[in-house]
Amino acid sequence: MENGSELTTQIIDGPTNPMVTPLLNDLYQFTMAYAYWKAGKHNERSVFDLYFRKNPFGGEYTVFAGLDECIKFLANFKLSDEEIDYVRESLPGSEEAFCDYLRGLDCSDVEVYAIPEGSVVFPKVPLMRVEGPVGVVQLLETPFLNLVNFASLVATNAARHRFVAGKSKNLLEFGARRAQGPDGAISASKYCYLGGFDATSNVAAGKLFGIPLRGTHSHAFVSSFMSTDEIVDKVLHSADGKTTCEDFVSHVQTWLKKIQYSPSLSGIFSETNQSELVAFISYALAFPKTFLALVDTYDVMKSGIPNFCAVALALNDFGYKALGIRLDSGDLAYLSTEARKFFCTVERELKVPDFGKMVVTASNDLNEETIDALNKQGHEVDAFGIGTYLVTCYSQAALGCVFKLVEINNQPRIKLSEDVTKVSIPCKKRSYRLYGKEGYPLVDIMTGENEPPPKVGERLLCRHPFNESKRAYVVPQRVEELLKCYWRGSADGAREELPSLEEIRDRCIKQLANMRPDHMRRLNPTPYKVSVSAKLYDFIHFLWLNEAPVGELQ
Ligand SMILES: Nc1ncnc2c1ncn2[C@@H]1O[C@H](COP(=O)(O)OP(=O)(O)OP(=O)(O)O)[C@@H](O)[C@H]1O
Ligand SMILES: O=P(O)(O)OC[C@H]1O[C@H](OP(=O)(O)OP(=O)(O)O)[C@H](O)[C@@H]1O
Ligand SMILES: O=C(O)c1cccnc1
Ligand SMILES: [Mg+2]
Repeated sequence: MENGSELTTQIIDGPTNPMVTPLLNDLYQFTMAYAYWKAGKHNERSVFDLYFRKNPFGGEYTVFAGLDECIKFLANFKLSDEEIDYVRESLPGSEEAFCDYLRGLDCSDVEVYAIPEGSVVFPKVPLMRVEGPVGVVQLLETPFLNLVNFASLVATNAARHRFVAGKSKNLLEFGARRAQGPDGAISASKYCYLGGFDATSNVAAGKLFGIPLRGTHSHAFVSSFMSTDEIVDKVLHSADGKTTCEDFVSHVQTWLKKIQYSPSLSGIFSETNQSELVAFISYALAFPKTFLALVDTYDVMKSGIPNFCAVALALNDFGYKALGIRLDSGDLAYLSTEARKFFCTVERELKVPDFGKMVVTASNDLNEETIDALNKQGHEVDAFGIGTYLVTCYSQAALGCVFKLVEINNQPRIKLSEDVTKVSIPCKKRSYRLYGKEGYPLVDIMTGENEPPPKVGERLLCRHPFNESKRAYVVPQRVEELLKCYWRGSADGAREELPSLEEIRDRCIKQLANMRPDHMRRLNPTPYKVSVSAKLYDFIHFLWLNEAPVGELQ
């Protein structure tokens, strides 16, 4: 623990956000660190569990995220002289020698076992087990909780939006403008991708994490144009470079007339908004290969859609396939269906193959409920752009992960509470996921560290940690140990490599797909079972009785 010279062989980048330093902490972690040190306790070996108590959003599952940032933080944990001076000032009366202690502090004597990031996880089961000298591990509580709480909450929110939208839809995260500050935006983009989104509009997140970037344009672009005179360069070169259209504007206008007078479309619209048409043409000239238009600035069916089709058909003549439209207001079920009908009519009537397959993107205050409502009504949306409700986790503000001491100096510790759900599960533990005959996870079980692991095919009693009458025998068909070593400090031995965001996302998608459907449904989902071994059950209750004072009735 004196210095971290051994650590220099393990080079791990620091956390994404440079504000994540040992001072991103609650003052009480430093006051406790000082008091541990003063009591000569700071090097006592402690074990803390990081876990949450209730699944968010009224659901029965959570996606674990943020581990990679925790390990990056840990690997680079060091207080600078300036930071130490500030801590000293903040702890009036503290002794100078404490500063020497802080100066030598790193995580070379800390061990972290964790469930792999991107896993589906459940209440009470430790997501991370952090072991090390109590002085330093205490200083990890707040930063770890900060790094895991929002990450897991927003990843779960993303997974829930994916679940309701269905696998085939494109999900785009559009939240940067509405997120809770810069870190809220970057973290939301990262963890929504992890939770199963396809892309983000957040350019910084694209660059930092390699998340695919996607986007359309806004109403400002459409309403900024007023007349065709604004298009100075009307030339469009064909996709194969062999032909040139000298006046693309006229070409589009010819197509607009053709659509207007085509037998099946003639009644739908008359004059479209010409400034909108100019905006679409300008966008098409800028991006002929990926033309996409926001069609709801003036009137979707009477203007936006016909204008878009005219530009798309004109592009088609020169070998370009338009991508589609975005709808950002109105009844998205109705408008997407009408837009689809219009595209299919154009395909049929004007004999343009695949025109009916135009991508319809919808946005505007979307969330799980509105997507569910759209599904029930029937719609033709292919992609959802979701901002506010997704990134702010509008329907639940925090996950409520906690970090609790479960053992010190090999002595198990328990935190009691009037509220049984808040009683902590003592001991340094192992946890396992047991799979049933159909391949689904059946139950997670925690055991004491030295208990023999559950065996495939061997009947095992799984007990509810606090409710005596709730217990079940399980014969696992597969046993997966959940906690894996991600950090050993300078101790010898193998540890897990930090996977890429893409690998974490794959894990998340696969695990969600392998959950029994009744745990996943939105309405009244079945709780997944979380249990302890018979031995751990007995021990918890022994310790509970031991620590709880006996009342006296007067
Ligand atoms: N078919 C639908 N079923 C349920 N909800 C819908 C449907 N279509 C749209 N919504 C949702 O209804 C809300 C409509 O928002 P709002 O009342 O602000 O109207 P708007 O269409 O945005 O109007 P404006 O033209 O003023 O922008 C949005 O949250 C949107 O996602
Ligand atoms: O609706 P969200 O889920 O938050 O998604 C992002 C929103 O941001 C954009 O416009 P903005 O909301 O800034 O302007 P608008 O409401 O006038 O469309 C976009 O048009 C979406 O509506
Ligand atoms: O690209 C878009 O369409 C977009 C991006 C952010 C917010 N709203 C829309
Ligand atoms: Mg909006």
